[in-house]
Amino acid sequence: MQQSTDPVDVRCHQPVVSMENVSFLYEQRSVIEKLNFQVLQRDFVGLIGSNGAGKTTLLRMIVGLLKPTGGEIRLFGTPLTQFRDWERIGYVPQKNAFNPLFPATVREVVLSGLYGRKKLFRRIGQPDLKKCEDALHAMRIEELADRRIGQLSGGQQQRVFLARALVNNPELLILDEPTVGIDSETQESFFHMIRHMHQRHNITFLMVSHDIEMMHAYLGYEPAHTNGKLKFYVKHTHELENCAETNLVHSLRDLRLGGPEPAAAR
Ligand SMILES: Nc1ncnc2c1ncn2[C@@H]1O[C@H](COP(=O)(O)OP(=O)(O)OP(=O)(O)O)[C@@H](O)[C@H]1O
Repeated sequence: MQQSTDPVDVRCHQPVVSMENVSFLYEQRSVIEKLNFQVLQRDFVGLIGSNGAGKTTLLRMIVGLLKPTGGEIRLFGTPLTQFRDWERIGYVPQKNAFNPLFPATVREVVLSGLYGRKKLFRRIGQPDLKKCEDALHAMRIEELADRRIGQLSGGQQQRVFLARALVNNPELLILDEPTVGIDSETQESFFHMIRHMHQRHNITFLMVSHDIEMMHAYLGYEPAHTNGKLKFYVKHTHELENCAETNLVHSLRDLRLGGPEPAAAR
């Protein structure tokens, strides 16, 4: 959390998200007031707070969907207003739900995660398809690839959104209650997977969760920072990557979620 003074550590202490005096008002009603907080490279930040505390509002500001009414947010050192490298960030919003008539297939939704905001009409090449297959494989939803997203269960749709967020092999994953609607066995595998990604693959996490037990088990019982009703729990890892390769194929190939039966069939 704190900027290290130890030169050995500086390499993995670069700020990924910096919030300086960030405030947000919905129609004169203050939701977040003067928040100062930094997410550093290799942090796993768990954000806990009661309903209405402003968690989703904060994440939406960080990914540029809402503009702070005060203060400044920087992503990888760049002011949000100038930030363009959105492929460095994977975001899974809360309560995704597709209209059953939405025509896109699972593969198309996952592939759309590759295009970013600036490459909407990019041609899809073989490497893109391979990345997509790896992300589908990691989330155990290959067999759903050609199904229409709107026709899947809530838990299956959630897996699709996670695959979409992973497809770019992002440096920062922002997850807003990612396991809501997912069965408990799959939730456990999911947490196992993200812990592995945090410890071995140099991915920084910012995650909202109401799963207090899981958050405490991994991040401890003492919040590193509080602001209003928002509590930030932080775990920083110094574990060296045990692999030279950090590309998506490598990162995801071995991360296939466990479980005795294909969860996608549930
Ligand atoms: N579009 C909006 N217009 C006005 N008020 C809003 C709007 N969206 C959210 N709010 C209010 O802002 C506050 C923070 O909402 P937010 O969704 O960020 O909370 P949260 O911490 O994510 O809650 P939850 O745990 O229920 O998801 C709430 O009081 C909510 O009612």
